[in-house]
Order: sequence, then C-alpha cells, then structure tokens
Amino acid sequence: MMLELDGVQRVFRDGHPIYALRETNLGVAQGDYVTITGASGSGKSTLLNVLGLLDTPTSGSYKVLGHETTDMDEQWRGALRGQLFGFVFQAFHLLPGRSALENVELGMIYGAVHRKRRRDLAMTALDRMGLSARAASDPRTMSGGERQRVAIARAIAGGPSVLFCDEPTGSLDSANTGVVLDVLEGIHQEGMTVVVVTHDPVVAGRGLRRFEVLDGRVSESLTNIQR
Ligand SMILES: Nc1ncnc2c1ncn2[C@@H]1O[C@H](COP(=O)(O)OP(=O)(O)OP(=O)(O)O)[C@@H](O)[C@H]1O
Repeated sequence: MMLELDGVQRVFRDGHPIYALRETNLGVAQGDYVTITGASGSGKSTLLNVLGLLDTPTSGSYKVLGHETTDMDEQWRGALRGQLFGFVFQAFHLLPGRSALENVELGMIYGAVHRKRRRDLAMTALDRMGLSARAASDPRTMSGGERQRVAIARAIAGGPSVLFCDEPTGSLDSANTGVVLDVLEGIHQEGMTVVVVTHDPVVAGRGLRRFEVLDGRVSESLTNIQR
C-alpha cells in the first residue's frame, strides 16, 4: 500500500476540542485516482494535509510505503514529503515577477537536483502541460487555467509518486476546469497516484475511487463498491 491510515484522529483544540478526523481508515494503492468530497468544514483539507505529511495525526497510525510516519521527526517527514509528494492548491501559489519556468524550477530547489537538470525537468514538465511557449511569461499575464497548469508542472517536475490536489479547480471556470481535469487524468494514466479534494461533484466524479467526509468520518462511496 502506498498510503495507509489506520484509526487516525486529528483533534484541534480551540478552547474546546474539534474532531476534524475521527477513527479514519484509508488505504491508497499505487496508481489510484482518489477523490474526496464533503461539505465545508467536514475535514477534507485536514485529511489531505495528514496524507501529505503537512500535518500529524493526534492518534492512530499513518504508513507511507509501509513506513510508520507518526513517530518520525520533522526532518524525515520533510524528506519523505519532498521526495514522494507533489502538491497543487486552489490559489496556485505562484511567485509574481518570476517566469513560469523559474516558478517550476523553484519547486525543486530543496532537492538534490543540479541546477541544469532542474531547468531541463522544469521545461519538460511545462511542455507536458502544453505551456512550453509560455515558459518565459510572468504568471500574472496568464489565465487561471494556465496558472494552474504551471502549478501542476511545478508539482510533478521532480517526479513525485503521489500528486495531492486541494480544490485544484476551485478558482477556475468550467472550461478551464475541464482542461485541468484532463491533465490530471493524463498524469494518472502515466502511472502517478492522484488524490484530489474537492467540493465539486464533477471533479469528484472523475476519480476512480471516491470518498466522502462527513463530520470527520471518511467513507468510501457506494459507486466504488458496485464497480
Ligand atoms: N488549525 C486549526 N485549528 C482549529 N480548528 C481547525 C484547524 N484546522 C481545521 N480546523 C477545524 O477542523 C474542521 C475541519 O476543517 P477542514 O479545513 O479540514 O475542512 P474542509 O472540509 O476542508 O472545509 P472547506 O471545504 O471549507 O475547506 C473544521 O471544523 C475546522 O474549523
């Protein structure tokens, strides 16, 4: 199993305890295309953050490729995250005043990749996103769909095993949503594991395994069981 949550809880303390995730069991296999839906505040982002090693469970076990992560120190967790995971967020998080190519390269700056190799990987990733002609462009001059494709290029350039996307189409119109969904499908077909959090049923519908979060409880959608 690529990712395996077992009895995971995430409790925030804000005066009183907030049970963002309760007794969560979830396995993601290599090559899965998982979508996670749920109402606002149900715990979707918390689930993605825990899976992406951006946050730590309060209790329970979380294994990545069989390695228990809950007792790793932050340096190990960071190394694992940098090596295995790529992230895409709703708000793109691209640096203005830097070219698309530089933005993609910056995603690999903490790795051990040589500068020249970083540039080649960044160019290849932009090319895969159909954006090689815009490599020198400032993201501020690009459309929302193009910006998100630059962000996806940044996330995949270093060759992660899992791509995590938190509301990747939340800032896009329906045409650009379709383009980004096609891109994610292509990435999945090439073998990457894809995990997408979304409140949009159209986006959720593209997943091959669909989960729903309700008040911190995660359940697999019936459509998977019938499949
Ligand atoms: N750092 C935090 N401190 C306190 N409470 C938090 C924190 N992060 C999340 N929560 C709470 O945990 C619950 C789950 O939040 P989460 O962001 O995971 O929901 P979500 O389903 O992603 O919501 P949305 O769709 O609105 O982004 C909510 O009640 C939220 O207020």
